[in-house]
Amino acid sequence: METRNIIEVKNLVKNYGDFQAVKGISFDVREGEIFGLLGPNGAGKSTTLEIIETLRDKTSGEVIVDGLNLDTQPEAIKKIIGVQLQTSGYYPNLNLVELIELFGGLYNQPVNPKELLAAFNLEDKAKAKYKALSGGQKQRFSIATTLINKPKIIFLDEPTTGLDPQARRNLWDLILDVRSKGTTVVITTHYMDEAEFLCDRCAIVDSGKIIALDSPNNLIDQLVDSGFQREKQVKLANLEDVFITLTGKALRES
Ligand SMILES: Nc1ncnc2c1ncn2[C@@H]1O[C@H](COP(=O)(O)OP(=O)(O)OP(=O)(O)O)[C@@H](O)[C@H]1O
Repeated sequence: METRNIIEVKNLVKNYGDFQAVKGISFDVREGEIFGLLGPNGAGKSTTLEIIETLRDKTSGEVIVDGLNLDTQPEAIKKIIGVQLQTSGYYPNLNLVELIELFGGLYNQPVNPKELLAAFNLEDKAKAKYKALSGGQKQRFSIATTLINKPKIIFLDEPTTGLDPQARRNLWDLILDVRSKGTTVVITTHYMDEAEFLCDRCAIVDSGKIIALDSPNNLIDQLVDSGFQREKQVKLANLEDVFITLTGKALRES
């Protein structure tokens, strides 16, 4: 059975003054998939995400989220999506449990802070303040907060940037877990190994345009079919394999 599209973007354009950051892109995200937006710095990934998240105005084009039109029903869209907050959104005097209770209140949603923290390996940090967390713990907390309003879709903008290999892999497992419970995930990343591991499909964006869109596997096969060959035979392991084998997969931060 064909899955339905939960996000439909058609001919999306965003101009910042004279500069066109998003140049008429179109793509669909299927319900229940992990969809990646990949591209170099300045490609227009965050701009595109922020428009879909209702946080930024578009110049033109159409965006439909779960059947809701961004132009006429932005408030309804806000209720069914989960967005990572900027760090400044975490009141410094509140601990993690209090922050989750606060957000639950703002969303008018019953929430069990202990359960949510446990799902993200943060149960030991229930009484800690956000600023006292390690980088990996901060990222896990910010992803946990996207789930408070029980959204159908979560948006993750570069969730593993700056994390050590153990923390990255741990976060990958948590993102797969979120998806396995039925939530659609839209993610941006600069790490191609991450996209290959996590994404069902990804769009490669360059200078405001989508230049390829398919599953990682199909994109790789298409490149190989075009005659591409790696210059050197790669080794059977890489430095990350060495690092993980020597230091183990367990998280170090707690
Ligand atoms: N508020 C703004 N005013 C003017 N130009 C902007 C604004 N926000 C973004 N831009 C420009 O639009 C382009 C796209 O930026 P955007 O942040 O969407 O790219 P990105 O793909 O998310 O990049 P990165 O990988 O660096 O996060 C860039 O050239 C950027 O300088």
